[in-house]
Amino acid sequence: MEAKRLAAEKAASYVRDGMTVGLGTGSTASWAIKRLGERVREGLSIRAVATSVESERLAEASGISLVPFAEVQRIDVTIDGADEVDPHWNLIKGGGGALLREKIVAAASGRLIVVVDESKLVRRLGAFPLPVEVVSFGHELTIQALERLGCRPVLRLSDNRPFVTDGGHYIADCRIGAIHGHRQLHERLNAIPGVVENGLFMQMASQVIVGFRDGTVRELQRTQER
Ligand SMILES: O=C[C@H](O)[C@H](O)[C@H](O)COP(=O)(O)O
Repeated sequence: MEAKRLAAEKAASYVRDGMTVGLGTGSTASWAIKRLGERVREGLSIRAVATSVESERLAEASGISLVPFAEVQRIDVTIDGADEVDPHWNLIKGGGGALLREKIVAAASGRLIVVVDESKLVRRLGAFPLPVEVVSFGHELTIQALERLGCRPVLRLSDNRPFVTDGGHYIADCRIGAIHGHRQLHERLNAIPGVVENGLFMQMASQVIVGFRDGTVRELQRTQER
């Protein structure tokens, strides 16, 4: 928890007056929201958009002004967590079910700062099941199509019912194992009717900040993709 907090607070220190900020979702991103709330109380002037209802509530409780997406031309910086980060800064996201809004916000952001603890660093993505957001209508068929791709999907449950995202969709967690060919996988997944989006974030991160158990924080250097 301390490592997550340190990484998130470092990211929050990059936010400047006048910025429009994207607020991520999850236990790590929530530390950034809390720190930004403190900075707002100290006089920082920002406006923000949130990637989930949960983060919206935390932002409101922290005193951060939220603006409707319709009023946002550009998001200067977004701070968000990840479930896995590889050496090329490809990410798996969506462990908390917020991948769709997170991807929309990340794609509209000038900078995406990813904040994680060291447990999220992997040589190759895929040990963490890849979340795939699917529409509830016909989800059984969509899940069969995911199975045919070799994805080994499992419908995410919450209290024995399908977990429902903020967008009203379901999540299939795909136990793929080591992922090779991210781009092709991404395209194949999103080409299935009923798939809304998947949790692979490629070439979206601008910066990765990692908190370590020993209390240090490091900004990663990206390994060039070949
Ligand atoms: O849907 C959730 C998000 O992608 C989170 O940012 C991700 O799951 C990491 O969450 P945490 O910081 O709680 O490990």
